[in-house]
Amino acid sequence: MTFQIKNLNKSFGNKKAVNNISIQLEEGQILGMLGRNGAGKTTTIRMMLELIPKDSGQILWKGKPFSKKNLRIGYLPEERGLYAKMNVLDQIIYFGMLEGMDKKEAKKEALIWLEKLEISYAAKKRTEQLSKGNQQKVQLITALIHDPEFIILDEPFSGLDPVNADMLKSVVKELIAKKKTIIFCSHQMEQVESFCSQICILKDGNLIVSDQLANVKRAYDYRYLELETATAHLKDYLTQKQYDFTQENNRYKLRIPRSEEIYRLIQEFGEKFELQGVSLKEPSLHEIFIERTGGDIIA
Ligand SMILES: Nc1ncnc2c1ncn2[C@@H]1O[C@H](COP(=O)(O)OP(=O)(O)OP(=O)(O)O)[C@@H](O)[C@H]1O
Repeated sequence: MTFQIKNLNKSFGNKKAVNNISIQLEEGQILGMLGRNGAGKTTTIRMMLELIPKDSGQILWKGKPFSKKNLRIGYLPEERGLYAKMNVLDQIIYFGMLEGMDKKEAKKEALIWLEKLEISYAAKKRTEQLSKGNQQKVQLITALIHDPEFIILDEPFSGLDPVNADMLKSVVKELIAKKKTIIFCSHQMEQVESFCSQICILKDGNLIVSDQLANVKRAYDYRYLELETATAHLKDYLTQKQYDFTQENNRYKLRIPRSEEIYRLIQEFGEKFELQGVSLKEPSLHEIFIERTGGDIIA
């Protein structure tokens, strides 16, 4: 494995923030790192970036310590860290130079990125004059300007409107196509699901899931059967038979144990009710996350 976290630990006083976690990732893969607030994601990232010392464990890249000395790392932090009074272009150049670029190269790349993210007009503005979403784009550019091999994106979509979110999605897709190795932290499950083939879930500092997304789905004990009908009786029938279901207008979503013979069920419903639509769905990452990390299922 190219990237390895081995038996990583961190406590703050009596609080075990990261408890003996091990994660592996191949070069060119994207890992979705999930967990409720306080699960230990940021602490793990901070240890990776050597911003805080680890208590014990190893973080390796190609067998060597994971460190800026051994590879180019790009980091988009959850809490933004830009200089409010500095103008946008100078700011990006400054961050590029901190990553070892010379000034001319940093300026050239900065202008390309500003154009690409449609904020060239803001190059000479003070950063504080930009909207929150546009400051987020500047922060993204500072994370990517030096063409990092390993990229950590912590809540990259927060504060972006739908148009800017789409722009960022295409940037992430480009990074994936360029075979960058990426850790993607987000509470937005649909995005994690659309980008990440591999996921890990942290809970109270423990790693409770770490696998290919497809395997995680297969290991989930339930599937979902969606039925669409204009017949009002279906609700009574499902209630009477104690099915676990939710209803939205004339659509019903049933949570069915994987062991259940699903085609027999479909036949049963089809014979009893006039169905306009039937579909069988694997659980979404959202459903798996809620079940694994605690909380009620929100269909
Ligand atoms: N510097 C610190 N001092 C004391 N406790 C800390 C410190 N940093 C983190 N913690 C605690 O460690 C635990 C893990 O926090 P962490 O920030 O890693 O969670 P997270 O998964 O990133 O959460 P979020 O999704 O809210 O960003 C929490 O209980 C937090 O309060």
